[in-house]
Amino acid sequence: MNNKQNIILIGMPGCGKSTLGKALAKRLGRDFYDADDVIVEQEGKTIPELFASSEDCFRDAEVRASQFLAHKSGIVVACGGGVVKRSENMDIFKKTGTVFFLDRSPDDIVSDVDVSTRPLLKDGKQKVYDLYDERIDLYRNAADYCIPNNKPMEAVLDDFEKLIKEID
Ligand SMILES: Nc1ncnc2c1ncn2[C@@H]1O[C@H](COP(=O)(O)OP(=O)(O)O)[C@@H](O)[C@H]1O
Ligand SMILES: O=C(O)C1=C[C@@H](OP(=O)(O)O)[C@@H](O)[C@H](O)C1
Ligand SMILES: [Mg+2]
Repeated sequence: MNNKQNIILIGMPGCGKSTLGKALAKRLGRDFYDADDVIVEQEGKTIPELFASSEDCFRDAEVRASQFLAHKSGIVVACGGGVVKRSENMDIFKKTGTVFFLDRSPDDIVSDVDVSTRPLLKDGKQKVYDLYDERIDLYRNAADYCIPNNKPMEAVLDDFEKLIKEID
């Protein structure tokens, strides 16, 4: 894969985008950005504060962060889980990046994610299953490639790195 092309990770909250994205960037010697951190920095507000205004307010900020990130080159980006809810985000990222769907089962997600600290999951574990059903088609349709996250992280990173090296 062209090393200027950005690597964009999408998937459910708790699927491992931030953790695996950071580790992948390290392996590839690329810069890593967590889109949620960029939003907090650009807006000067926390994610719960933005959601407290409205989800739309957070989603507007997410579009601004997507635009900022897509102007960079050769980076790895962990998106927020809901980035696919606005199709313009995917159009923005695809101009300079390849989109990878990190597919982790809702059962694995609920087994180790602290739902109380994530605004959208604050109502409990059932929300993970509801979101998965709501979004699975959006993730599959937005993705250029799917990476199953169903084994130890180092093994998933090996698969990811191999795929990156294989594709043009
Ligand atoms: N393959 C895996 N094996 C074990 N734990 C994992 C795996 N993938 C993700 N996790 C864990 O799941 C949690 C959520 O990951 P995180 O990177 O915060 O997800 P996201 O950014 O997609 O919301 C973290 O504690 C992470 O270590
Ligand atoms: O799924 C979502 O709509 C969201 C996921 C979060 O990111 P993670 O996927 O990193 O948890 C964060 O962007 C925000 O709370 C909204
Ligand atoms: Mg994250």
